[in-house]
Order: sequence, then structure tokens, then C-alpha cells
Amino acid sequence: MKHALLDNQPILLLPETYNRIPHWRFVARQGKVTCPACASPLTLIAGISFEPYFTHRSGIDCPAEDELTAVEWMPALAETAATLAFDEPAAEAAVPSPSNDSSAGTEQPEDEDTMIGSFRMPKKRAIGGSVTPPLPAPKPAIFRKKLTPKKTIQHIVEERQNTPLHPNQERAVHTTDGPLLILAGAGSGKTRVMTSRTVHLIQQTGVEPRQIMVVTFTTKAAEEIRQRIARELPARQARELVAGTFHSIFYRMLLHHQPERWDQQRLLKKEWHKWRMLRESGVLIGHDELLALKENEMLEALGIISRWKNEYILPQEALYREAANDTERKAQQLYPLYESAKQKLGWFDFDDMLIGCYEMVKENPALLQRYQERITHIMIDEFQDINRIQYEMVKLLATPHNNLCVIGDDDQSIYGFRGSDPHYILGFTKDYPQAKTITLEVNYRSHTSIVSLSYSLIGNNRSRWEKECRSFHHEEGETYLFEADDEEEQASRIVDEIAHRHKQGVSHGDCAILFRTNESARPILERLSEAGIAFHYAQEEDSFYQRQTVRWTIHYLRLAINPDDTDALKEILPTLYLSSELWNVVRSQAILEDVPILHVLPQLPQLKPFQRKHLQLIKEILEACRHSPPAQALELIYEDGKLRDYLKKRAKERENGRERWSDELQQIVSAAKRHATIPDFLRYIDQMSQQEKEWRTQRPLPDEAVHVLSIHRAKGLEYDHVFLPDLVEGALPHEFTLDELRKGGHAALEEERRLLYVAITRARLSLSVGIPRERFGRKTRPSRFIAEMGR
Ligand SMILES: Nc1ncnc2c1ncn2[C@@H]1O[C@H](COP(=O)(O)OP(=O)(O)OP(=O)(O)O)[C@@H](O)[C@H]1O
Repeated sequence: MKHALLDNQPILLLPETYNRIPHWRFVARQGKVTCPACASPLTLIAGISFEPYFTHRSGIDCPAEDELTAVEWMPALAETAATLAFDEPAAEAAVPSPSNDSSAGTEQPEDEDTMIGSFRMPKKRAIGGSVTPPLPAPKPAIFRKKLTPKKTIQHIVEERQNTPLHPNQERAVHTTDGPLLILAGAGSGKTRVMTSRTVHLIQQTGVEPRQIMVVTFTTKAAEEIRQRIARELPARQARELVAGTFHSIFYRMLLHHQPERWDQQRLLKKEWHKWRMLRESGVLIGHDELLALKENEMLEALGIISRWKNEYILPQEALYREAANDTERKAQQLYPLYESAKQKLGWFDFDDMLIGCYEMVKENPALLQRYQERITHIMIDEFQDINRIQYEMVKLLATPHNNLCVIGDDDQSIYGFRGSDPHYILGFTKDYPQAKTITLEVNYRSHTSIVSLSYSLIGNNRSRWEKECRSFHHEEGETYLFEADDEEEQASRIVDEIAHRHKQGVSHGDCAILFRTNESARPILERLSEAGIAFHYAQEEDSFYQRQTVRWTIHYLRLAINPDDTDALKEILPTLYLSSELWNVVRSQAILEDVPILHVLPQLPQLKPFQRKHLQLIKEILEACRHSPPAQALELIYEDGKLRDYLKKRAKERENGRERWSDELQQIVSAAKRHATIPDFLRYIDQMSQQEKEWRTQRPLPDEAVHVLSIHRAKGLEYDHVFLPDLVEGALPHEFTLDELRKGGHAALEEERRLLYVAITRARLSLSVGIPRERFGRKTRPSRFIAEMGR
């Protein structure tokens, strides 16, 4: 329904009032928006591809609802228009006049969507405001297609399995002897070819599964291939296949031959593990310049070392390279020390698995020969992302049969920062002059508008292999560009869209939300949790509410509503420049004087006058915050309470210049704005953290769950409906890239473009791209890639 009551005043959903949607969502959550017919509370659903509407919270439609149509509603609205009390003056103008709006309450005419290149910008782009991004001039409108109930996943899988291979795919499957390069566009069936080729090798040419090595780039892709193969081969045969990522296959080999040296317990999994090991090993003693490195500088140097290791540049060789900058120079000094610290303590990192395995077989000819005899056929997916050490190992193993089939798409090379190099794919035929080359240029995955968007975009890259790509499907597909006030509203619209599609028969498991950086995930996970929609979240780092900055902020709020919250005060002591030794003094004084612990702070005897003054101020601020809305309280704590100053100082000492903490503060404010009181907000955080934990740790993963993952992780995967939030400058392309661009480097921007290309080409049927007008409290600019896609 289009109409409702807000505090007993009529409200109506029309394009002119769409800018009220974020506010109406907010009050609807508080139960203030009700059904005019039955007075029960309503929820506002405003997604992307459909007109927004109110619906009964109970999920049961009200029988009387249709009796009062929106058209009848108009006079009532007009009568009360003058007395409507909206928060923002703009809303007054939004009240439509019944005389000149005959479309009130009816479906928006379908021909009013605007086309921008292949993008459809729904007329309701005005939701939450009227600013449109600077995009190319719209083309003539087209009709929006109605969603049709979906077939089951099983049905689709079976249908796809039964479709015949394309002649070029067929040729790739049957070319089993000698080196073979398969150059292919996104969605052109590389994985399908690999699977069919494996099955063909086993069933038609009699190769044993244990003689075939299939390498994928991610564990997820390996799993997908295994599943696809398991559908076509008996389980035992599928199990014997050597399939997995480079790391998993090489690690299994190392564990088999040298189990003690490669015990998992000795793996340096995280960057900070490496840093801690370096400090504790004592190897830095006497190297004052290295000892003086801040955490971020040390991590950057370690990142460079990792890249060198992937390029198989050993410490001595690195030393003779011309350092491009100061960090590289530090990395040169650090590299031999890092290696000797690991050796001394018996640790190893992920890169050592690759080097270790390569050296193990290279230095042991008998062992190498055993592997060469056993593995007669090698297939490598995502070959564009191979690095030198992986390639060297593959070349060794493939000898002498050289039945080496590499498959890749240079446009999907997105791991440059890890030492991957698309030049290996383009130079393969030089290394193997006898190699045959087959190209796959038909995209079987995505509907036409998605394919054409992706090629408009990637065509802007200079260093690439030009492809003639076509879509297999004739259906146009859906491509939406939508704006939202901010990241919160953007998340609400994505989740409403998913919920709406679900009602139409779309499975949650067919929807994926792909993000460039983890910051984009938080509001989305929260909205999914609120909506009760299960999700898979491939966790890349700490949950948002577990991060240090966020935890401090929350503890300030806890202290504001309870000045005797000892845990909260204890947590924030560092932000007040008080040492932990003072904690016992504070606590015993509070007990002795029988006053709330917060009140004791300014009275501590050992304080200097300026400290006393600051702590007195903190006490007053927190008292003033107690009854304020949480977003307002946070501003007071950040500014007057000087939490922002503390975090800035801390960041200068520990982090690089990029202000992640500042974005985190803004994110908390954005989340807080959705709550009227601090206790409400804190309850919400507890609930979200709990729910997120449950869904993150849920095993086995439910099929019926939305996928929330980074674009990097989504490589090789596909979904019917893909949502890409935060297509704004600084997010995609990422701010690091923009820095590099300012210094004149274009390579990083090309990699970002490839990243977006990967994201777009994950979609089968629909793609929705979000542009929040504000992000982390700052105005945004639409990503430069939007205009490129629109061309
Ligand atoms: N000949 C074909 N006929 C119909 N569908 C096909 C055919 N080949 C592949 N497909 C389907 O097209 C989709 C994409 O295939 P696949 O995942 O193998 O592509 P890919 O080249 O590995 O993609 P990407 O590199 O973009 O991850 C899959 O759903 C697959 O089942």
C-alpha cells in the first residue's frame, strides 16, 4: 500500500515524497507508522527495482486495506497538508496536490525508467534526495520487466549441465596432449571446460584421477570444481583428484615429506604475528633504523618482502635491487633478518610454503621425478594471477610430458599486490612455443546488458588483450544504478530489494553483495540481521563492534548511562591518558566514598591541574549525554571530550596516515542516528554482535543465505543477483589508487577497473550498483567508472 498514518497524520508514497523515505523508515521502526484501515503498525519497503510500499509488520495483509484506496486518500491528505509537521522544510513541498497528480497511489508508469548507457536508473532514484550523479545524457526510456517466479537452483544446475559445449569449448576439452593456452573472457565457461576436460581425461582417455592436478586460485573455487566434478564422477574418483589452490596442494606435499618442519602450529598467519616474532626474536637489536619503525611502516616493509618472495627474489638478490622508495630500502635491510628470525624460531609464513615446496623438489631430483611420473596432466585456472614461484614450480612438475593446460583472462588479474603478473599468461606461448591457443569469447553467464556494461568498462584499460566478447543469452537482464542518502540507506535498499525478490520466489542464496573494502559490510550485515535474513560472511577481519576504536566509543556511551560501570571505565582509561596502575586507586576510592566510579576521577590526588580539569569536563559531558540521542552524545564525546584528538595522536604513532579510525567514528554515528536513545542503541549493538557471531560461525552454512563477500573473494563465483554498494571515488577506485594516480601511476587504476569488471561479471540476471551521496559523514563523488560503464 502507498498510504499510511504517521502519528495519525496521513502520509503518501509518491515520487515527490520519496525524499521522506529514510525518515519514514526510522519512525516506522518505532511503530509510529500505522495502517489507516486497521491501525496496526506498518513497515516501509523501499528497494531498487520496484516502487516503495508500506506493508503490515505482521506480514498478514489487512482485509480492510483495499477499502481505502490511495485515490480516496488524496482529499484527506490535502485537508491535512497544511498541518503536517515534517522535520525538514523540503517535505512540505513534497505533499502532492490531488488536482494535478492523477497517478497518486497507482503504479509508476513503467516507461519512466531512465537509461544511462546500459544502466537503468529507476525513476525512484530520487529516494532520499534529488541529486543525480554527473552521468552521460539519458537515452530514451524502456519498459521495466516484471519479475517472474524463479526456477529452483537444482533445475537450473541440471539445465546448465545438459547444455552442449560451444565448439571452442569442445576443442579445449579434447585437446589433451601438450601445452594448451585457453584465453577466455568472463563467464565463458573456463571452469566448465576444466571440469569437462577432467572428466574427459578420466572417462575417455583413461588417465587416473590421481594423475591429474587441477589448480584453482581460491579455496572456494576449488570447492566449486570439486562439487561440479562430483556431479559427474563417482565419489571415490572425485576424491583422488589432486585439486586445490597452489597453497593447499604445495602444503600437502610439504606436510607429507617434512611433517615436523611444516607443523601448522608454526605458521605465521597474520601480519602482526610476523611483527611480534621479529620483536621477540632479538634480530633487530643493533639495527636502530629498523627498531624505530612504526607498526604500519614495519607491516608495509613486510608486505614488500612477501611480494619479493612470490616473485622468488631472495634476500641477497633483493639487496642489489635499486630501491624505489624508503620503504623498499627498509625492506631490503629487514628481509635477511626476518628470514633468520623465522629460521631461528622455527616459524614459517604462507610464502615459505611456495618457496619451500619448490626448493624441496628442485633439490631432490628423485622426489621430483616421482612427482613428474605421477602427475601427467596439469590444469591451472585463473592463470592470469599466477606469480613467479608458482609458475616455476608448475614448469618443473609439468616436465617432461608438458601436458599443461592454463586457462585465464587477463582482464581478471586482480592480485598485482601479491606479485601476480598477467604477463605470464601473455608470454606463455613464448615459454612453450609448441602450445596451442584456444579462445573462448561467448559469455554464458550474464544477460546482455550486464555483458555490455562490463566490456564498456574494461575497454578503458590500456594494457590488455582485446577480446571480441558476446553474450550467449538474448535476455536483456536488469542493471540498476541507485542513489541513497548514505551508506545506511543504501544498505536498507539493498536488503529491501532482496526481501522483495525473495517474496517473488528468488532464493536468498542466489543473491550476493560484493564490496571493495570491509567498511562497506557493516551496515549491510546489520540490515540483514534486522530483517532476519541469514547470510554467509567471509570474515576478513574483526567484526566492526570488536574494533578497538569502536569498543572505546561504546564504553563511553555505557559510562554515560551508568556512571558506575567499572568495566567501561577501565576500558577507556588509556583514552583519558591514565595508566592502568591507577585503576586500583580509582576503584578503591569509589568504594570508600561510596560514589559512582566516574565521580571519583577528577578527585584523584595524584592528578596534575590540567588533568583534573579534563576529567571534570569528561564527567560533566557524560552526565549531559545521559538523556541525549546517541548520535548527539557521540559528537560531544568526540569533540568536547577530545576522544577524536586522542585517536588522532594514537594513529600518528601507530598507523599510516590513512584515517581508518576517523571513518570508524563516523560509521558509529551513522549507526547511532537510527536510534532515539543510548540504551536503545546499546541494546541494538549487543543484539547485532550476538547475531552476527552466530551467523558468522554457523556450520554447516545454510543454502538459503545471502552471500556477503569481498570482490577479491568472489572471483570465479556467480550469482543471479549481484549488488555492488559504494561505487564512489575513494572506495572503488580505492583511495590508495587515487594517491598513486596523483603521482602519475596508472597501473593501480587499471587493476581497480579489473576488480570492478570481476564484480560485474559475477551477475547472471541482475546487477544493482549503489551510490551513497554521503559516506562516513562526508559527501561523495560517484566513481569515475560509472561514467565509463555508461558509454
Ligand atoms: N556451453 C555452455 N552452454 C550453456 N551454459 C554454459 C556453457 N558453458 C558454460 N556455461 C555456464 O556459464 C556460466 C559460467 O561458466 P564458468 O563459471 O565455467 O565460466 P568462467 O569462464 O570460469 O567464468 P569466470 O572466469 O568469469 O569466473 C556457468 O553457469 C556455466 O554453467
